[in-house]
Amino acid sequence: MAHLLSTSCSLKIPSCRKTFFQSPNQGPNAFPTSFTVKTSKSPVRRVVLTGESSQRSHTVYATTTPIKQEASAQKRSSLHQSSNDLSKQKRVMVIGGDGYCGWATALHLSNKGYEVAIVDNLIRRLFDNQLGLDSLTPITSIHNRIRCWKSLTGKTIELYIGDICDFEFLSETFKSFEPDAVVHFGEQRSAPYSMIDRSRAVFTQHNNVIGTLNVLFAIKEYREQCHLVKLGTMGEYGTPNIDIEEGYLTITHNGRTDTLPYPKQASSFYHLSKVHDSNNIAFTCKAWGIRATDLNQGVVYGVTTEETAMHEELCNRLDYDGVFGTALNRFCVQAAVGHPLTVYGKGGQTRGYLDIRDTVQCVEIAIANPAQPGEFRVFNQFTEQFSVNELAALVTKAGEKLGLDVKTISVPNPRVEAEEHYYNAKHTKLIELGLKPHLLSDSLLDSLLNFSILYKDRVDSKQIMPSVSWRKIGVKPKTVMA
Ligand SMILES: O=c1ccn([C@@H]2O[C@H](COP(=O)(O)OP(=O)(O)O[C@H]3O[C@H](CS(=O)(=O)O)[C@@H](O)[C@H](O)[C@H]3O)[C@@H](O)[C@H]2O)c(=O)[nH]1
Repeated sequence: MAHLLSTSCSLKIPSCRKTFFQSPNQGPNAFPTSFTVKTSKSPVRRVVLTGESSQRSHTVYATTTPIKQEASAQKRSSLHQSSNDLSKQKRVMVIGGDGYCGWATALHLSNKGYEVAIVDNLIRRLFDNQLGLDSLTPITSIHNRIRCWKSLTGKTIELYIGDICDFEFLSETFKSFEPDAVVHFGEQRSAPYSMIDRSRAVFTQHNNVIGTLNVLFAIKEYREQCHLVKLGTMGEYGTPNIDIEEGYLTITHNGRTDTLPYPKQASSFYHLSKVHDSNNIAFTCKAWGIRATDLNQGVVYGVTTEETAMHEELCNRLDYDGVFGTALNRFCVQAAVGHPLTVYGKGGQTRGYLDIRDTVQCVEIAIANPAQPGEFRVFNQFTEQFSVNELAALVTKAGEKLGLDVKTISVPNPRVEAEEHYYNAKHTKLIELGLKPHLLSDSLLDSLLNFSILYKDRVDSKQIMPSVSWRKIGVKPKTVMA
């Protein structure tokens, strides 16, 4: 989005509440076999795909469909009784299951034998449409994705299209699906997006904080034992000049000792929204006995998982633009198209990173080892630390091996952040529970670069340079010039 401008044509923040979104490649009449049921409460569409696309049947559920629910409840209880395999007992709702981490996770859990439902309002696709961005990789609609998964594996992923900020919608999904665990990826996850203008800052915090609050209320009301696995961020901690612990810090002050939440110093309205979430979750664990795991995830890289590699229609998105693209993914795409690597400022910014194959593994580990009732558990979810300069050097070396001429430029930092700092974050809890990390290797860089080369004709170079300034954010709505 190199051309975000303040001009007369204002881009409105999605007023998506209670809206069912169409996927971009489907017209307004493109849900020929699905229906929206209005009950005395909100409309809920539950789409169950049951076979090859030509034979699919779409079943519509709402609170007033007890017969189907009874049948699925029976199926569930027999599963509970007949299997010692923990995964078979778990019904997992993946909120944000159409996004980068959510889609890969939904497939992985389905592959591992969990009963999966995706809840998503498809707003990530709308952001792209509004800002004129696109994934490097072509992605098909969520309906096609799920249909393809079903035809390849025989496994059903249920789909609920709607907005979790609409509590009635969320209630109906809870009552219909009855999750044992909720994985919550359904937030606006870009720091630059949250810093475009006032309306995006407000949208980000409202969407993220209220969405999570609604999930907490839904668990309390309908599924008290349900385990919340919430995607937090390493960015909640900022870059303190001491070691970062996993969620809590034991402090001795004036002769007294206590273990307290680790201090939070987030540096964007997005990262701050996660801090607010953490506080709300911690409080409800204490007050209501909710069981929750906050996965403070680092920066994710990569695109392929075992499951997304099974068919081109399962392909994940890969963002390279200045708003949603993250450091290592961006650098690989930049190298592939001959754009200099965009190191912001001095490049000493150090963060925790992980392969998307480890994201899906970590979530599964958290679900299989649930927090206790009332426990607010925090895991730092990353596998290695790198500075931006180190990443640029690694991509340069890997690119040269493929015959690419990779250059790096120092871009004036659009963010307000420390560019040289101490960074040492603990990340042992997931390893103790069995995480086997995929560390950043030459072969991963090689495959990410080759992926980028494969799709390089889809790259819009105008989207590469950063255009959102932490200092210049104002109240005037920013718009995009065509
Ligand atoms: O072209 C670029 C892009 C980024 N950076 C720098 O790389 C670092 C990481 O930036 P990023 O854009 O890769 O990641 P960030 O904005 O922090 O956010 C991403 O990573 C977070 C984890 S963490 O960074 O907070 O640990 C997640 O929460 C977010 O959802 C995800 O979008 C920053 O210091 C940034 O200034 C560059 O130097 N050049």
